[in-house]
Amino acid sequence: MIEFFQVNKAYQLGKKSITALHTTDLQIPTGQIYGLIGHSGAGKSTLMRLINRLEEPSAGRIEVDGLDITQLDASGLRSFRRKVGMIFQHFNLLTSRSVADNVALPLRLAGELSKSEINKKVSDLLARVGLENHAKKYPAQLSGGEKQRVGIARALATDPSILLCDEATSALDPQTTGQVLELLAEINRDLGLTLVLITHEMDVVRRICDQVAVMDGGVIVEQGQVADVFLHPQHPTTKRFVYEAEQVNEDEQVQNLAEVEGRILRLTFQGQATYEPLLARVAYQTAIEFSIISGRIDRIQNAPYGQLTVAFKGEKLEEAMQMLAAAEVHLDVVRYEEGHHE
Ligand SMILES: Nc1ncnc2c1ncn2[C@@H]1O[C@H](COP(=O)(O)OP(=O)(O)OP(=O)(O)O)[C@@H](O)[C@H]1O
Repeated sequence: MIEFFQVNKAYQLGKKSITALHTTDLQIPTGQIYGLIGHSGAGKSTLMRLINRLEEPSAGRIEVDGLDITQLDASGLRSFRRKVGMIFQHFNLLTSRSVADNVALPLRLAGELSKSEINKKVSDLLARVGLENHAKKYPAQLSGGEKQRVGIARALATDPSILLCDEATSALDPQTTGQVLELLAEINRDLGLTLVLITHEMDVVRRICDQVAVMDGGVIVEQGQVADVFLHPQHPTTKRFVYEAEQVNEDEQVQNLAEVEGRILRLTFQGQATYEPLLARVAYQTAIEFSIISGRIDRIQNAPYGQLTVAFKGEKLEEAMQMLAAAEVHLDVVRYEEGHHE
């Protein structure tokens, strides 16, 4: 478990102090894929770099599995850092070294294994990331996705329990992004590593994260299970990220809705409810009329969900809503019908 207790980070720029992370409490459970999303300057990198003490907190305490890392001396910090791997947007590979040498480097620095043990470990790591045939190549001879695989193999070399991923897929095309995310999810599953992942794309969060923290202006403005945050965003920043991912134009939608009569609801179906003809059944039993304004079916990690924006008209609106809620459909009223009284 990674825990922040009242952690604050300000940078000193001459006489000016810039607070990059306002006082924050945070818990990242072991084995989770935890996403940090926010616009540029929101404080994501600062928060992440506090986890391996690339940045020192200005105040507060950070514990990893109960160890107070803010109190470590130089040698304690060195051995702690071996337990925290990191991968970067631009891969940060040594261009003059072969793929195998790049992966071997942290092992050589650690100085714990013999040459043949290092060779064996490097070939196992390259096999894990699907690069067994690229050991002798140089970074310049690799595609972006392959370079990031080398970065991942190198980060795994010291058997870390935490992997920090700083915009790891931002420089990659969509297909390669998908493959690298797959690999990260597989590593999380197989090795039980905790992954902390910075991104500015909600789609990356939706695909592999268990939990997400949305950051804005050095503050975590919303935090929770990805399905909850993604399907029911509360904070305006979160809503913007979600709408961006779904390519919803909010202004356009509000204008379109002005033309529609009745009560407008957003229905979210998850699990079993995704597959059942609930809407038709409810409409039949309550004699409400419905029209579908927009809809989408997708997956969060591997679980399907559906979201429909519908207009309901009829006498038994409340009853229809109760029936849907009883079938575990989540309902948000986007707009009440004209003349509605609470
Ligand atoms: N070393 C530094 N010295 C001074 N200010 C810094 C330093 N590093 C970051 N900052 C400032 O702290 C704030 C948060 O920066 P940070 O890099 O953590 O944000 P971010 O969300 O990771 O942004 P990006 O997505 O652009 O990397 C910004 O205002 C930034 O200018």
